[in-house]
Amino acid sequence: MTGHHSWGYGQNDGPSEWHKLYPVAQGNCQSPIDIIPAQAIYDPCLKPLSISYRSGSSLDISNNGHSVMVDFKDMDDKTAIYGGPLESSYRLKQFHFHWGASDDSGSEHTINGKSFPCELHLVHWNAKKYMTFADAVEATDGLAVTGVFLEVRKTAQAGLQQKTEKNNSLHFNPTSLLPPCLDYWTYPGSLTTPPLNESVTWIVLKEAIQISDKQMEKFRTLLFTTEEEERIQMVNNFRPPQPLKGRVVRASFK
Ligand SMILES: NS(=O)(=O)c1cccc(F)c1F
Ligand SMILES: [Zn+2]
Repeated sequence: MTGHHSWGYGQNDGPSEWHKLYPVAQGNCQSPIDIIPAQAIYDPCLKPLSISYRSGSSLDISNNGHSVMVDFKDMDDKTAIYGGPLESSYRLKQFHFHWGASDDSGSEHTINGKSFPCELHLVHWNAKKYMTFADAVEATDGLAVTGVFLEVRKTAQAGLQQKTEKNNSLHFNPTSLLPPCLDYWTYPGSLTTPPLNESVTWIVLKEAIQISDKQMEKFRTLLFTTEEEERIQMVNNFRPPQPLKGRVVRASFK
């Protein structure tokens, strides 16, 4: 596990403490937020999302100490997103998840105050305008993150589910992680983990995808800690909703 930082999700290093090291935590464009659909503004000028995750060569899945992440070789625009609120195409860099200790919390964005058990973030960067991901992270139009809510498929007999499930391992390919309907909400925001840069155009999909309870349990077997340290389950690695501070959330759908 690489890049162990001085922040986390615990009592002493969690979201309420982050502002001490990262003052932008108290900025005007922080994420996540609570999305209130009735207050979102339908914008007919928003284009449909175009997502092409052609056989983008994914690198390995890794535990970075804060989440489970799949990195992509981002040398070309094979795996990219464009359209929607975006002025250019954005290249997929990585995707990762946030989840809870139980199904009643775990997502970062909420809808009318409702949390989902898990939230997938597909992180893209504006490679048309910036040379590197690091440069893009510093720019207000540098990143575009697609948020997808994950619901746990309630099955009568979970075991039965197990047999039909191709795999309950943590290997996903990004296309299978998208719902059929790409209706979304969009708003200007930030990384939801330090350094919390306000460089993200958020695109949160309205429709959730379903994963099995076995797959959800697999997330909860991961650890925040390294082999040498005392084991701490990787759960509740989510930042709570932040103040909207006058921002407008637009909807791509009526
Ligand atoms: N949770 S998050 O999608 O906002 C995120 C986290 C770390 C690095 C990022 F570039 C990023 F976008
Ligand atoms: Zn995230």
